[in-house]
Amino acid sequence: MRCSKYSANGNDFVVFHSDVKEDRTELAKELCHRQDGVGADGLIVIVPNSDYDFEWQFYNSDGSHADMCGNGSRACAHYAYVNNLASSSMSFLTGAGIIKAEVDGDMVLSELTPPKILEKNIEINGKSWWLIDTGVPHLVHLTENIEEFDIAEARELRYKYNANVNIVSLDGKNLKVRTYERGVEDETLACGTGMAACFYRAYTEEKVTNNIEVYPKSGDTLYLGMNDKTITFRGRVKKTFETDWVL
Ligand SMILES: N[C@H](CCC[C@H](N)C(=O)O)C(=O)O
Repeated sequence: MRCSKYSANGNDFVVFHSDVKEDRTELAKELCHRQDGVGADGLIVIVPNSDYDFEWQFYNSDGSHADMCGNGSRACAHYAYVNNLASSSMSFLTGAGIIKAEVDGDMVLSELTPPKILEKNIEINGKSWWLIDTGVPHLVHLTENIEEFDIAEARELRYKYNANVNIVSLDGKNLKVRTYERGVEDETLACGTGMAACFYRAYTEEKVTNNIEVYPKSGDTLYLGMNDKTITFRGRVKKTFETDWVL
C-alpha cells in the first residue's frame, strides 16, 4: 500500500488510501509518534465515496478525530492527484463538509467551508478573543507582538473552549499567525484553519483587505482570500517521503 509523508508549510501528515473505512485511532497515534513512529501532526486516510471523488478520515497526532484540517486538505489533494485517485480539480467529503481543491504542481488551493463567528470579544487576562469555526473551532486574539505567545495560557484556553488557539499580528498589509493546535497539544509550524480564522477576523474588522499573504510560525507564505462566503487557502505542499508499505 502506498504511504506518503507530506509537509504543508511545516504542518506534517502521513497520508495513505484504503478501500476500508475503519477506526484508525490507534494507528494514528502509532504513526504520528515523533520517536516511535513516522512522526507527524496528523494522519489522513483517503477512502472511497459514491458521491464525491473520495472521503477522508483525519486524525490528530494524539489519535483524536477532527472534522477538518486546512493544511491536511492541501496535502491530501496533492496525494490524490499524483496517485490517480482524482483529477487536478476535485471535491471530497470531510467531517466539516465538502472541500473543493485544485492542484497545480506543488501549489494546492483548498476552498474551506464557510466560516462562522461563534462568539466575539471573550475578554480574558486583558486579551480579547473571537471564537471562529473554519471547519474546526479556533480562538483568535489580535496582538501587537507575535513573539509573545503564552503556550501555557493557550493550553488552558484550548481545554476551556475545546478549540485551537491562535494569536495574529499585522505585518504590513499581511498577517503573521501562531497556533496552539488541539490534538497535537503544542504549537505547530502552521495551521491552515487557524490562519483562515485569523484572516477572517482581521478581514471582518477591516484591518486587512481581501487576498493577502499569511505567514505561520514556519515563515512560509500562504495566500488567503474571501470568495463570496468561503475562504480560499493556497500554498505549496511537499511530499517528503514515500513507501510501498505493507500494513
Ligand atoms: N488540530 C485541529 C485539526 C487540524 C487543524 C490544522 N492542522 C489545520 O491545518 O487546519 C483540531 O483538532 O481542531
